[in-house]
Amino acid sequence: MLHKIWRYSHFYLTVSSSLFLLLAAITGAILAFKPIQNKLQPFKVEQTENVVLADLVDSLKTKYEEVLDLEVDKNYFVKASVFSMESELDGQFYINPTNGAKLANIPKPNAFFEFITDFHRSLFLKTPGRFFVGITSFLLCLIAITGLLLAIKRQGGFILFFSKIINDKSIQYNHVALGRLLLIPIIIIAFTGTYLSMDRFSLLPKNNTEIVNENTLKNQIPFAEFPIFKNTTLKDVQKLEFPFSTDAEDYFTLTLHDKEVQIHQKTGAIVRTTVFPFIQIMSVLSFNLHTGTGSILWSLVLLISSLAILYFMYSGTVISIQRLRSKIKNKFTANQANIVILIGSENGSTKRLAKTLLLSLLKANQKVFLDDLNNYQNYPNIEQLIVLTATYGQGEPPSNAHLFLDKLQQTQIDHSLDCHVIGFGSFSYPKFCEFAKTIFKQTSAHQQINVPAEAPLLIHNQNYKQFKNWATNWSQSLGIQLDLPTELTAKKTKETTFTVIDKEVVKDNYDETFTLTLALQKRKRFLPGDLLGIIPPNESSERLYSIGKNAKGDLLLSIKKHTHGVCSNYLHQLETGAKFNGTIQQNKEFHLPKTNKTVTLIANGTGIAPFLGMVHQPTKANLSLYWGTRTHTSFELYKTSILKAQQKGTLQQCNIAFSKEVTEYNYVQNLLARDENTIANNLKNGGYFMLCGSLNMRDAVFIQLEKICIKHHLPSFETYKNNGQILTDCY
Ligand SMILES: Cc1cc2nc3c(=O)[nH]c(=O)nc-3n(C[C@H](O)[C@H](O)[C@H](O)COP(=O)(O)O)c2cc1C
Repeated sequence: MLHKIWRYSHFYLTVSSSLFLLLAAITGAILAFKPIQNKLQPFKVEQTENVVLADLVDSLKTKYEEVLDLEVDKNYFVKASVFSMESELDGQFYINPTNGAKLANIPKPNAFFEFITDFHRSLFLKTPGRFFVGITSFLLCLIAITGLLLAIKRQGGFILFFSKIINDKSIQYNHVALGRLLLIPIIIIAFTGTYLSMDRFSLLPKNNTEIVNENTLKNQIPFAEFPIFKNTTLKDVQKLEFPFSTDAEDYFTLTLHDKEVQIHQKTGAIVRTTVFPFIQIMSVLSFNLHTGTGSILWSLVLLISSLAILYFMYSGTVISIQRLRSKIKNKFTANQANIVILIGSENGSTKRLAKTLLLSLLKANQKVFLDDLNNYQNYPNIEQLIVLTATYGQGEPPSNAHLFLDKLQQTQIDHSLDCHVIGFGSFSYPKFCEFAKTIFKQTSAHQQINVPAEAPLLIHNQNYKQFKNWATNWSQSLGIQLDLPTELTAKKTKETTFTVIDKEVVKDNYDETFTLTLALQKRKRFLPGDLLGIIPPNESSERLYSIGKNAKGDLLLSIKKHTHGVCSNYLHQLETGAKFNGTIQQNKEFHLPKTNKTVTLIANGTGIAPFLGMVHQPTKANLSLYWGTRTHTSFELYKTSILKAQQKGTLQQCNIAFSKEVTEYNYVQNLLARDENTIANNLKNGGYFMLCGSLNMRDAVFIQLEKICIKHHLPSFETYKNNGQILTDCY
């Protein structure tokens, strides 16, 4: 509940302040350059801050006819206002504090920065503008605090707040990771901005403390001998005003950072001290922190933070749009529905899949109802319950699903129903799809609920292909004709025309496998590991193939002909010169890592396709290939490419397991076991493992790698999955 309040507050606060925040962040970023420009004066003075005030007063008095005041700015540049008969030495100018000599005239304020400062402070709207800016600063404080609370919740608690954020390549990752990094500077910007506005509107109580001193010093002494001047260095001085006349009642006024002192001009005695309240000292500090005055380093932090605020506004908008897009619209009520789909989703991607299923079922004239797991209730006409849920935190439910398990126990079910649980998660997390597993366990134990005997389907990275396969099988088992869309990407990738320039076919006792070398009509960049989407004629569903590249850089597909496979048969009948349309889809998560460590490529069957390209890519990595196939004959198709890569030296090692050759029958996982020492070293030294091929092969390889970790006393295999060393594209 609290989580929802923070989320809505975070959202509405940002929306309500967005325009001012945008302007403030842009102008703030520009103004961050002001301290840098200020520091770049055309003169250089060293160790100014340690000059004793008495020495400077002495030099000024001897050098100029009359001195009005001296001021020390935030960069310890010293300005003096003097009278002199020489026009060059009259007026206010920068001086060398070590000898009082004129250094430079005071440059005119930079008109551009003055203009931007004015806009940043008041949007040119004078007092009302300052008020809006003040409110915006305050809202930014609240946005930062609610953001912090959300990030704590996302990480699974305060203690885990500082633990590694898993990079799932989502915009949320950038939002949270950058937010955690820049939270403190942003809070400082927001707090100091608010403080300065309150100060400007005199909302802060200021009570000076005045101390009137007994005049203990009686003898007249030269200025340079005044104890207070001798004991003060320029680092503490803001301003020293000299007496206007020689009248004893006319004092020196010395402004320090924390107090103002009046000094008798004959005796040097302190006549009156006015101590500034803490609130006024804070105002100076707020000004310096908010503007970066005096520190180039801090002004750079302010620049980065202002740019980050702009990025947060962008990423926050994208995240909100993703969530809003996933709002549910039902046609049938909970009471009417025969099929109920319940979802556990935090960021909307599971909801999006559920909505796709809902629409297809509605199209197939099914009475279906979609809702959050939290709203679980008694459904009088239910026959099929479909649970689609993500997992968060440390294996916990998403926020729209945490009530489900309790409600399941408390709700009476009056007739039996079938239930299918599908988990969505990521291998990056130690507790992969844990919440889906928990639901599966609890529903299996329920008397009225029938669950399939096999383990629930657990899907990594929202793999649509797997989900679609499941939905197709499930609907077919119920006699429902389901027409699910071919792909779910929001952006429609443009179609490209491909021409077959070479075709090779190999047939053994088991399979017919073939490769197609393709030329693209338009030049389009692609990398091995990207996907080629093809919709066969008279079909609506798209098939995705992993893209490889041959040694010449042409696009290469490796396909197994399935007896009833519509797409594989369509591609199989294409001869050299034939053309077809398809889309190239980036698959960044399965590109060859840019590394100088080892990369172990593991595949079975046609899963070798992306690796056929990778072994020819220029790389500093040390590549070795493990490939599982049935017979020597099937190797013929890839032999030339692999041998060429070995000759070039881009592929260091090639290990092949033939599963149907009688004498040497083997599987890839056994080859890994054979090379366990190398594999263990590669894991330990941060090497990557890329897997492409069947899910069965992936599971067997995972088990083998897990065994190697245990045997070689390495951290658990999960650790390597979590830190991104294991990349998969399996189906
Ligand atoms: C902060 C955070 C924690 C996560 N924790 C887990 C986890 O423990 N186990 C898991 O399998 N996936 C975990 N995931 C991955 C999500 O479950 C996965 O990305 C899912 O597809 C998100 O679905 P949704 O967009 O519908 O919320 C986590 C993701 C995030 C951002």
